[in-house]
Amino acid sequence: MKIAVVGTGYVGLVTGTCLAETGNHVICVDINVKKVEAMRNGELPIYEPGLELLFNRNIKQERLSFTSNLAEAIEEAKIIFLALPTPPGADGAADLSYVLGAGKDIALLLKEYKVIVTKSTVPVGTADKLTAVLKAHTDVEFAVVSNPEFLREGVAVDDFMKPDRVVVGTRDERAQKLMAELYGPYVRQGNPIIFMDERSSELTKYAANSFLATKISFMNEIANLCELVGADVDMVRRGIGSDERIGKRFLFSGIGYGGSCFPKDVQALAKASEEYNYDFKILNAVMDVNTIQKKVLVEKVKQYFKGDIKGKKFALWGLAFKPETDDIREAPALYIIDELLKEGATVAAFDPEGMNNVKALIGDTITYGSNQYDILESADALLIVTEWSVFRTPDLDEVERLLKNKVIFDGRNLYDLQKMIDCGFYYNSIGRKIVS
Ligand SMILES: NC(=O)c1ccc[n+]([C@@H]2O[C@H](COP(=O)([O-])OP(=O)(O)OC[C@H]3O[C@@H](n4cnc5c(N)ncnc54)[C@H](O)[C@@H]3O)[C@@H](O)[C@H]2O)c1
Ligand SMILES: O=c1ccn([C@@H]2O[C@H](COP(=O)(O)OP(=O)(O)O[C@H]3O[C@H](CO)[C@@H](O)[C@H](O)[C@H]3O)[C@@H](O)[C@H]2O)c(=O)[nH]1
Repeated sequence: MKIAVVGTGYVGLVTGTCLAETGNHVICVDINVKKVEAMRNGELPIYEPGLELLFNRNIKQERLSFTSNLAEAIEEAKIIFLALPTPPGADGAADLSYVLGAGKDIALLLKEYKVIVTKSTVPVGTADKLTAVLKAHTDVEFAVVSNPEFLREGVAVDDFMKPDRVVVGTRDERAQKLMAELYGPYVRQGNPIIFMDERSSELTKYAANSFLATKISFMNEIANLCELVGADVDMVRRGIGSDERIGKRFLFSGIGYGGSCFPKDVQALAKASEEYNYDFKILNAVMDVNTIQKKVLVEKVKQYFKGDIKGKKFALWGLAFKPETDDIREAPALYIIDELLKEGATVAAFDPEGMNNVKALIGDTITYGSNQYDILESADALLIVTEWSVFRTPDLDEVERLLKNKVIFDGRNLYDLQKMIDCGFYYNSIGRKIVS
């Protein structure tokens, strides 16, 4: 099938590449001309495990191409995916200007029936708004479909190729048939396409992200309580996670959720609820807990150094908001760096993929290592911020040799407490007892 994908961020690139992989012909369009030029030369603009191979293979086999010309991209496409940003506006509600603006541009170019699909995360009622914008600018028939994307960065290819489910919101029968044909190769028994109306589909996406964020904030509160009552959050997690009704996943306490989705989507759902005069109390608590949790590690540091960290040097392992990505959007590391610098401390950081993005954002306000060890030299403490696998099994003798003090603050609970006792480190993690 011929497909157009509008927007080549994470979602557009994964969608376009994975749809090409099953034999579709995909043209991706982006307004960023430089990015289009680079992609035409085989440069993948994001770090995502497994994507580069598929990206290059499909370009080579002429199933995947790039343009900055919308007319060229959609001319022969039966389905047009919108994978455009929906950032928070000044009031926290999702900014729909990219999606609705593209709707108008597409309407002006329509010559025959096409299916226009929102892959972007958009609030309830957006399909209706998009339909109205299109109708105002064309008499040609079309269908607007809501098809939220549930991929996680770092495992995005697997999530797209083998989804838990595909949600398709449309009451247009022609569009339902086309979407069923398109997603046929990706869905399996037990992992179905779930057809529903547009509004339910739009809400499903926000409900999924908000529920997961709620699980995380809940576990972060349990962790804080563990510290007060002398319990171990890892034990509690294992104890409750074995109950199938609760499930083992997304119960890891840490330094708050980040990334390009949870913070913005939880806020947008709370805001959208307000517009319907509904006070979504749980979501407000989830956000409050997350704001506090992002500061937990720095609070622990300040407490250890008796409130005075001016002139101290801190080494950070991890900058990306999670492992296996170079994405630093709403990364807890940025909040931690900001707090440490504000207190007059200096920061040296290492991240396997995220350093260039941080450099572009905050430049040389911190220093960057060429490996995880060189930043430890004469640092007053090590802070573990992102759980990259290279940080899981460090050479502790080397850590001890380089650090000024044998002090580790771990925001991701990577190490066994007994091991840290045996090695003689002061080790302060989340929701567990402090060892020294
Ligand atoms: N990043 C994720 O993991 C993820 C997962 C699921 C859903 N989502 C949702 O998908 C949407 C896109 O997210 P993203 O992270 O891929 O965005 P992004 O910001 O990384 O990329 C958006 C791209 O769209 C391009 N663009 C902007 N206006 C354009 C226009 N008029 N025409 C063509 N291209 C245009 C930009 O140049 C950019 O390349 C958001 O609504 C997001 O909430 C994101
Ligand atoms: O037990 C956990 C799991 C995650 N996190 C944090 O939660 C954030 C988000 O993690 P994750 O969900 O793995 O990353 P994303 O790539 O942002 O994916 C989420 O956001 C996407 C965009 O909407 C959705 O498509 C995905 O389904 C949804 O998982 C990160 O800061 C993680 O560190 C925790 O603190 N504890």
